[in-house]
Order: sequence, then C-alpha cells, then structure tokens
Amino acid sequence: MNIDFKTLAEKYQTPYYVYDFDHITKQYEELKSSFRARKSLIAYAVKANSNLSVIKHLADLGAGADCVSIGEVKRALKVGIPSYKIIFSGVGKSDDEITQALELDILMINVESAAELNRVEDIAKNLGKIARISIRVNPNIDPKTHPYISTGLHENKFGVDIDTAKRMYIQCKNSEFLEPTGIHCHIGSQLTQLQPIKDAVKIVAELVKNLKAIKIDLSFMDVGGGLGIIYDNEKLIDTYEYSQSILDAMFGLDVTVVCEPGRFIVGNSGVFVTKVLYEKVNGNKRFVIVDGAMNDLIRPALYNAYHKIEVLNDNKNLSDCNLVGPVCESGDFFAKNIQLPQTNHNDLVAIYSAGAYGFTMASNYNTRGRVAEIAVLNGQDRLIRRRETFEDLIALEEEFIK
Ligand SMILES: Cc1ncc(COP(=O)(O)O)c(C=O)c1O
Ligand SMILES: N[C@@H](CCCC[NH3+])C(=O)O
Repeated sequence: MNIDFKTLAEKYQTPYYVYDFDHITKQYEELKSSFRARKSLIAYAVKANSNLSVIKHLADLGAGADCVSIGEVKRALKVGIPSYKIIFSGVGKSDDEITQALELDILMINVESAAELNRVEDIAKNLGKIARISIRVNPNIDPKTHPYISTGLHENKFGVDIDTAKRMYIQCKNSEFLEPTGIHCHIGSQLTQLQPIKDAVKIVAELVKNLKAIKIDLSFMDVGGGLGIIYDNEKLIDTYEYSQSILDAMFGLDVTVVCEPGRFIVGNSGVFVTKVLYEKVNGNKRFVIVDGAMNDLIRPALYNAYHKIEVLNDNKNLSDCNLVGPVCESGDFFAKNIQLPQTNHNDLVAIYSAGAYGFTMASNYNTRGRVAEIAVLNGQDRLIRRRETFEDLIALEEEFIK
C-alpha cells in the first residue's frame, strides 16, 4: 500500500479511515477468477464496509450484494447493483423489510427460521407475489474462529438445522407464493482453516442432492463469506484451494455458486489513522493517548482483536504501553502492553487491517462525530464521507420545551 498518511492528515485532519481501492479490486478479481470454471456470483457482504463509494466500486466490477437490513439493500440498489444480484439475510427481518424486499424484487430472501418462512409466505400472498427463497442451513460445524464471530454451530442463533430446512423446502414447493431458489450456509468470520468450510459445503451439497431427488431443484448454492485476512501473521486459506473444494463438493449439481465475502474484499485495504495527543505514566504504566477511540474502531475493545499498529516517527526507543483513546471507558484501547516508540504531540499512528467492520461499527458515543473516510484509487485521494460535525450529531433531536 503506497499511501502518504501525513499528506492525507494535513488535507483531511485526523482521525480518518483510508481505503486502497486498487487493493479492493485485486481481492475481488482474485476470488472471482478462482471460480471461473463455473457460473458464480460474488455477493459482497455490505456490512463489512457500506460506504456508497466502496459498494459502487464493487458494483462496477460486477459484484452483487449480501445484505442484512433493508437499508443495506437500498444502499446496494442506489449504487447500481441490479436487484437480481442482491440477497437479503438475517435472523430478524421485520414485516416491513420483507414487504420491501418483495417489492424490490431482489434475487432471494435468505430465510433463517420456520416462523420467518410463514411470515414471508403470508406477506407474499397479500402482495400477490412469489417470493424466491433460500434457506440458511446451520450445519453445526465449529469454524475455529473467535466465538463472537462463529455462526455455524447450533448454539449460534443463525439458520436452521438440516431436518427443519428440508421441511421448509417442502413447504416452499407446496406453496403458490414461495419458490425454492437457493440454499445458504455461513459458518463464521475470519476463517483461516479450510476444513470446516469443506465440511459445511459437503453437508449443504448433500441436502441439495436429497432435495433434487424429491423434485426440488435449486438454482443457487451460497457458501457464505468468512475468508480471513492478515491482521498479524495468520496463514490464510488459499483462494484457489477454497474455490476448488467448493466446486468439488458441487460436482454434478447444476447450480450457480454464490459467495459472500466481506472482510476478504475490504479488510486489508483499510487503515485507521489517528494522532498522538499526550503521553503519561500512571505509577509505572505508560499510556499513549490518541485522538481516535473505541467509538471509531471497536474491534480491540469488543473482541480483544489484534491490529498491527505503527507510530509514524523515527524514534527507535521502544517501551511497553497501552494505546488508548479519549472515550470515558477503561475498555477504550487499541492495544495493551505493546512496544511503541516514545511519541510527540501530533505524531501519526496507523492502525492496519481496518477496512472491514471498522467504520461500519463506529458510533457517536461520548458525542464524538464519526471520522472522515477517504478512498485512494490510482494514486488519487478522494473524500468519500466527510467528518461528522456537532450539528450532524444533534440534527435529529428536538428540545423538550416544558
Ligand atoms: C450471512 C453472512 N454472509 C457474509 C458475511 C461476511 O462475513 P465475512 O466478512 O467474514 O466475509 C457474514 C458475516 O459474518 C454473514 O453473516
Ligand atoms: N464484526 C465482526 C465480524 C462480524 C461478521 C458478521 N457476522 C468483526 O469485526 O470481526
């Protein structure tokens, strides 16, 4: 990544997120081409980074969208992703969201419970429409990732077990208002081992075959997202081996393969850049305090997640410290017990691998405006979301006049 963080800081102030759009292109193309032996749809998981310019960039490359709210569906449509490339997942879709999804005629609604299927059927009937259905199967497989981002075990809230899925497909087949269209499975995020994915895909492919035997022919097999990225020194799943193992499991099935990567596409493209405000020592504990905080990038506080951190100065004398923000929480840290050089006021600090689940999980806690987002493409930088002002933060509030 060849981005001049200092020039961007002078131009846009700090903190900011910067995304290397050339890296996003590379990641998308790598995955897309690994499936070239078969019809495929890469449905980008919008939740990872839902900035309109990011989604538009992927739309221009041909990506579809995996969405978990009607808001995400509308973002995808707004930047030109055609409705026939949009999938809507999630365990708790409201009636209003289901209605809008049907009216917008998206590719499939990814249904995650028997109760939800009944709601979709009723709503489709009222609208006089046929709902294209995909069912999210929970294969009860341990994805070997952080427990908070594991989704494919029965103890997780996602999807339905195989037997329930089968009954739901039969309900679809027998309904005038439901069309069994796809099958879906997503076992977790930041996956670095292929075997759990292989095991899950095998279970799903088996179900597709069993359904075929009872004359339920699906058109799409969606293997979810989850491919891990480099935060530290992870050994990643090879994309070619990934796609081959999926294609092997699908052998003999006439279905389009769908996958829904989020982090893989955008994670390593993004850097969160913040600047040093102060240093202090409490007893013998050193703290480096920066202007970014947990409300801007919550992954370290929420998952104890590791992000590589670099202080952009020439000091070589490292010592142990905690890198923390101004938010009024002891959990407001980017790293604990890390070796950083002595810093000066306004030194920049780069926090890497922040392109996924960074800005999208940001909040306004402590009445802090969300930071600027910048794209770099072909060496050119562009502001793609301006920094929020105080006026933005209070714009929706009304004074309670007594
Ligand atoms: C249904 C579904 N698809 C795709 C994703 C994207 O995951 P990732 O960013 O790990 O690729 C998620 C999030 O875990 C998800 O729940
Ligand atoms: N927010 C998580 C990923 C969740 C994936 C969506 N199910 C992270 O930052 O790693």
